[in-house]
Amino acid sequence: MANTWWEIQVLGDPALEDVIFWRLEKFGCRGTSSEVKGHSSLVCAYLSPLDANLLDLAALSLWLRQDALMVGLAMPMTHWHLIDEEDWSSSWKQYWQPQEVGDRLLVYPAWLPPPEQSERHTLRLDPGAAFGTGTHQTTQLCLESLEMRLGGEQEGVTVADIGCGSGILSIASVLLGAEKVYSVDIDPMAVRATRSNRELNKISPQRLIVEQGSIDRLIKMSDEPVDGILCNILAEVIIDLIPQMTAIAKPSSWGIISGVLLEQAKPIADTLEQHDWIVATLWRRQEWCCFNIRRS
Ligand SMILES: C[S@@+](CC[C@H](N)C(=O)[O-])C[C@H]1O[C@@H](n2cnc3c(N)ncnc32)[C@H](O)[C@@H]1O
Repeated sequence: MANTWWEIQVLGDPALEDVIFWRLEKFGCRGTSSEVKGHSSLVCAYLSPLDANLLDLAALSLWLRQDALMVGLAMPMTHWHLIDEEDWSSSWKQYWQPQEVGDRLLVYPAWLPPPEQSERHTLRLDPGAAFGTGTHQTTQLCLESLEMRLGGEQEGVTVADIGCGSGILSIASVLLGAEKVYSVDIDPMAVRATRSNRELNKISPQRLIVEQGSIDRLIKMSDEPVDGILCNILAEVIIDLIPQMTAIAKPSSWGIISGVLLEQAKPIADTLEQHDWIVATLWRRQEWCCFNIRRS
């Protein structure tokens, strides 16, 4: 992992520079530098991919915009990219270890020999370049919520996973008893990762159907509304998806929605309620939260 870093670039008003440095340092960045770019200042900082993933970086971008608003300056633009990605794609694997999540799941790296015996459902995973190792707070909140929803007396439960990433939530749904799961992601790498993780977990393609696209694709894939909807994406995206979720919901459907920072919870809750969802519980872990919602 030593050669691989997120390079985070923040372009903003020079008067904001100290605040940007403070925020980047608080986020855990190292090796910050700055240079003048026209009338702006470009601050660069570096961070290990082990310490932040795409959701965390999106949160950082939001906090930087909020910091600028607080001091009455123009909002900065934040970009990030991985440097030395080739090495990263394999070297991070040595740091990722099996992890128990909730009461019933064990998330297990694909390249380790599977445990001979476990009381937990072993979810084997190679996320490749897709999001979803189970280490992020939002994924964990979703998995723990799923445990509460699945595995009881119900039979024939169908689930839709919007933004499936590595397929972790879809596969967990099957392991916990869902009869059929429909999964979509706009990223072709995520679709590939979900398909190969499906195989790794010996789940049939008829039971976990995955295609590239978003909720519009999902509406076409499932002949009927589903029992449960999973969506762990960014708040800005979720707000746009909520109105379309009605098309795949039944009067008894439930949903698990995450990828939302605590300060973004209110607009999400308001939008859910406007579209006839009841917010049953709101779980939080550090700065992230997860909505458990139901139709009735
Ligand atoms: C935070 S990851 C979640 C991955 C996995 N479900 C988990 O919980 O760990 C969000 C995923 O949503 C996908 N995504 C983003 N916008 C989307 C959209 N409008 N429709 C479907 N997928 C989307 C991204 O490509 C990414 O794989």
